[in-house]
Amino acid sequence: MKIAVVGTGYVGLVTGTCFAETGNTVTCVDIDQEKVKKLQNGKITIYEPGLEQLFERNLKQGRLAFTTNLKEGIEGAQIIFLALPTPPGEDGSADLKYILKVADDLGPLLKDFTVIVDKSTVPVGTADKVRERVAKGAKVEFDVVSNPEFLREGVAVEDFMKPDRVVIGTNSARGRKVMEQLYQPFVRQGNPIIFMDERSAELTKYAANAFLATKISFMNEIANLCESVGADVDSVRKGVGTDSRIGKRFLFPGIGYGGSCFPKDVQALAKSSSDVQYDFKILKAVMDVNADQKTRLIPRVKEYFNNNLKGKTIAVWGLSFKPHTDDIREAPALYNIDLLLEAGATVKVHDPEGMENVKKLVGSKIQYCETPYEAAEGADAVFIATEWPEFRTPDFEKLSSLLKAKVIFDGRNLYDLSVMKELGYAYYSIGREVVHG
Ligand SMILES: NC(=O)c1ccc[n+]([C@@H]2O[C@H](COP(=O)([O-])OP(=O)(O)OC[C@H]3O[C@@H](n4cnc5c(N)ncnc54)[C@H](O)[C@@H]3O)[C@@H](O)[C@H]2O)c1
Ligand SMILES: O=c1ccn([C@@H]2O[C@H](COP(=O)(O)OP(=O)(O)O[C@H]3O[C@H](CO)[C@@H](O)[C@H](O)[C@H]3O)[C@@H](O)[C@H]2O)c(=O)[nH]1
Repeated sequence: MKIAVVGTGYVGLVTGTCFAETGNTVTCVDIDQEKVKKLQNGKITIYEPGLEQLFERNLKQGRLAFTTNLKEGIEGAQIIFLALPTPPGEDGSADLKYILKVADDLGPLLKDFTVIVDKSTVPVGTADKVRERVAKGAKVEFDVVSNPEFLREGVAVEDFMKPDRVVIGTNSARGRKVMEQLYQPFVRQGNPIIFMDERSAELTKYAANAFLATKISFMNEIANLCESVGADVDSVRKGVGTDSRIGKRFLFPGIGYGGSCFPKDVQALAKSSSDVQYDFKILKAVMDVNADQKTRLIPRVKEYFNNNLKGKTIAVWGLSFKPHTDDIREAPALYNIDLLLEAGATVKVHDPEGMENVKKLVGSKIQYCETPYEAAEGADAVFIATEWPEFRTPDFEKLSSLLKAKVIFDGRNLYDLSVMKELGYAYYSIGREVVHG
């Protein structure tokens, strides 16, 4: 099939590349000229394990192309995916201006029956709005289908190629048939395409993200309670996670959830609910808990240094909002760095992939280091914000020799308490006993 993907950010690039990989001809459109030029020249614009190889192969074989020209990009396409941003507006609702602008532009450009697919995360009713906008300029028939995306950054290719499920919201038999054909190669036996109406599909995406965020905030509260009552959150997590009704995943406490999705989507669902006079109480608590949790370790840091961080150097390990991505959107690390700087500390950082993006945002207020050890050299403490695998088993002997004192604040519970005790570290983590060193 011939496919166009409008918006070549995270989701657009993964969607376009994976559809090309299954034999379709894909043109990705973006208004960012620099991004498109890079992609045309074979340079991938995001760090995502496994994507580069697929991108290069499909580009070389002519199944994948990039353009800034919408008219050219959608020429002959049977399906047009909208993978455009839906950032939070001032009131917390999802801002639809990017989607609706493209919907306006698309109408007059359609030449034949086309299926327009909302891939972005959009509030209930957006498919109707897109349909209205496209219809204003269209002279041919078209369908608007909701097809929310559930991929996780860091494992996006795997998630896209082998999805747990594909959700497709449409009331049109014609739209359904086209989508069914397109997704056939991705749906493993038992992992179905779930068809439903558009509104239910739109809400399914928010419900999934909000539920996962709730799971995390719930576990973070359990962790905080563990600290007060002398329980160990790792044991509690294992104890509850083995109940198959609860499940083991997304129960890891830490310094909160971040990223480009959970924070904005939970907020947008709360706003959509209040717009229809529904008071979604749980969501408010989920957001409150996360706001506090992100900087949960800062009072411990201050307390440890007798409320005086002036002259102290903190090595922050991890900047991206989670491992295996260079994405720093809503990364808990950034909130903590701000507070450390505000308190007068010098901050040295290392992240395997996220440093370039942080440099653009934060500049020279912090020192960027090539390795975690370089960050630790001469530092008064290590602060772990992201659980990159390389931080899990450091050379503790080397680390101890580089640090001024053996102190770790761990926002991701990477180390065994017994190991920390044996090594003589002062070790503060989440929901576990404090090791005094
Ligand atoms: N990032 C994720 O992991 C993820 C996963 C599932 C769903 N989503 C949802 O998918 C949507 C896109 O997210 P993303 O992370 O890919 O966003 P992104 O910001 O990485 O990319 C969006 C792209 O759209 C481009 N764009 C803006 N206006 C345009 C226009 N008029 N024409 C063409 N291109 C235009 C931007 O230049 C940018 O490259 C959002 O609704 C998001 O909530 C994201
Ligand atoms: O047990 C856990 C699991 C995750 N997190 C944090 O939660 C955030 C989000 O993690 P994850 O869900 O793995 O990353 P995303 O790439 O943001 O993916 C989420 O958001 C996407 C965009 O909507 C959806 O498509 C995915 O299904 C959904 O998992 C990160 O800050 C993690 O550190 C925890 O704190 N504890």
